[in-house]
Amino acid sequence: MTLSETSVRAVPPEPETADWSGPAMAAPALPDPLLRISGVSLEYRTPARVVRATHRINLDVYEADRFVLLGPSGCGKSTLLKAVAGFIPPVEGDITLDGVPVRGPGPDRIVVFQEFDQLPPWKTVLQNVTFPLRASRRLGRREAAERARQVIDTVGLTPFADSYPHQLSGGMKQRVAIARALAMQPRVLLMDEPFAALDALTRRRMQEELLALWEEVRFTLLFVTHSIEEALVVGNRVALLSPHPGRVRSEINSHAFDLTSLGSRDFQAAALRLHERLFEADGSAA
Ligand SMILES: Nc1ncnc2c1ncn2[C@@H]1O[C@H](COP(=O)(O)OP(=O)(O)OP(=O)(O)O)[C@@H](O)[C@H]1O
Repeated sequence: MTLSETSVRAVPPEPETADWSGPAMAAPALPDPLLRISGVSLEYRTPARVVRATHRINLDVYEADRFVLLGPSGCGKSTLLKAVAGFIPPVEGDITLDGVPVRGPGPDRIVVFQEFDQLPPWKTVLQNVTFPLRASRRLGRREAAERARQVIDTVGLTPFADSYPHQLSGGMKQRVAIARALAMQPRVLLMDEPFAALDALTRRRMQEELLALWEEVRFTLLFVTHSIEEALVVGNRVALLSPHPGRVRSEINSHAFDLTSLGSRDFQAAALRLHERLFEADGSAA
């Protein structure tokens, strides 16, 4: 079996699956995956041609995973995320959430957009978090405000509930954006290269914020990036996709790493191996 033919199903790892998390231990019995992507191929059809974006992707995402899709530009990461969000139906295979096929967008999968500055600037933090709950008619006015306050408290922004977005730092705006999503009680948060446009320092701070928030809330995250370093820092599991059309080339467990690991020998070795895997087989650039 070549690497590109590897079908990946979480732990216990297949032979091609790398694990930089420390000494091997007996694999515990796994619960059912929260999100299952089975043999999923995705295509775009234009009048001139059919573009196959992903080819027979198999991935299992478990509750509270920080699951990263890593791969070169054009390998279909965003397309896969959109399919999980329910915007693009697979041409073959299935996507299930809690065992139920995904047939379209739903409040159980919420996309947190790249531009945290898209928070309506005329709404306070509380109003920003309350708004989607009211707009989707999920809760009455009082219940929505109550839920919003709880979530704002969870993300540590209670002292800023009445502040406006321009009065917050970038990291705090990210917290508001995530709080808006969490208030809807989704099963999975979807993030597509949320930090790609940021300078290196801000990007690091945002990663820090995201990880701190995950420590508090333990939400399930599906996160797209083409940065190896970011994948290792943000993810506890990383699926490496091959170039166009995207196939799962391999999967690694990366929960041993966080921002404090950045300069370490293990981190660098892991990054190097991922880098080699991205470039091996077809020689294309990440
Ligand atoms: N609307 C579209 N119509 C036709 N082809 C598309 C469309 N959107 C994306 N594609 C093609 O599908 C493939 C996968 O694109 P996708 O945006 O999912 O890749 P990606 O891995 O997210 O890339 P990047 O890291 O550059 O964002 C690419 O070949 C792209 O050209």
